[in-house]
Amino acid sequence: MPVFAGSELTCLRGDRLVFTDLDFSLAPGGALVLLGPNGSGKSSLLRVMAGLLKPVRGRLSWDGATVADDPDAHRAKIQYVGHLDAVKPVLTAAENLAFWAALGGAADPAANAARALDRLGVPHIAGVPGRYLSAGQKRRLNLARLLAAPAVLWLLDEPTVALDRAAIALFEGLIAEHRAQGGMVVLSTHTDIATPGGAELHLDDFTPYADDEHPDDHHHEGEDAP
Ligand SMILES: Nc1ncnc2c1ncn2[C@@H]1O[C@H](COP(=O)(O)OP(=O)(O)OP(=O)(O)O)[C@@H](O)[C@H]1O
Repeated sequence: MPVFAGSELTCLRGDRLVFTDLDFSLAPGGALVLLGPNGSGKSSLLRVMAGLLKPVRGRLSWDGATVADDPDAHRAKIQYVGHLDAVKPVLTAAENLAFWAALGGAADPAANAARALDRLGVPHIAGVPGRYLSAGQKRRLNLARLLAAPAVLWLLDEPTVALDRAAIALFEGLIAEHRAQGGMVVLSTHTDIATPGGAELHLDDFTPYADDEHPDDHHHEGEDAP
């Protein structure tokens, strides 16, 4: 089973340097929790890992092989669940899920969809159109994608937002199961999500300067005071 790693990653959004010289490494069964205040770059790093955002510097690799050399192979290994939900409002929950399962190459997308809704504790929403689902039901549906269209690396942006306690506990169980089978998880969060033995990455350790502090604002030694 391969190791997923990033080295010297530097990310620019607009004209703002979000993080710089960031390294990480994730072995089979591993979990990495991204922490940091609003705007510190957690979502940006997840998008970089998913190949949705190109870092201005640095590289991602699987067992040393550069991701950028074979983006299709990378896409086949990941399942990215962003914090904006991707539920299509006119399709039912089951149809939404079957659509993702089919994209993931499932032999029987409808069966995968039904099984995943069961595991997420929401079989009763199968026939409900996306537009009628509650926030928590939508989130469960997005997370059900991880089961309906399996991938070795889960990239999850604030996965527990809108989930009730029972769903959070259930979701922690799914992560543990995935890791026990050699799967890997990277997730961002502002709350506690149990990932025993997982590593933490604090994004503000890689932020060049805080929001209210720009290097140009500093007076350096030897400069004349105004
Ligand atoms: N499309 C964009 N264009 C320009 N700047 C952006 C864009 N998206 C994000 N940013 C900026 O990049 C920085 C990092 O944002 P990001 O969403 O990665 O942070 P975050 O740690 O996930 O924040 P939160 O905890 O609020 O979700 C912020 O300063 C944000 O304003």
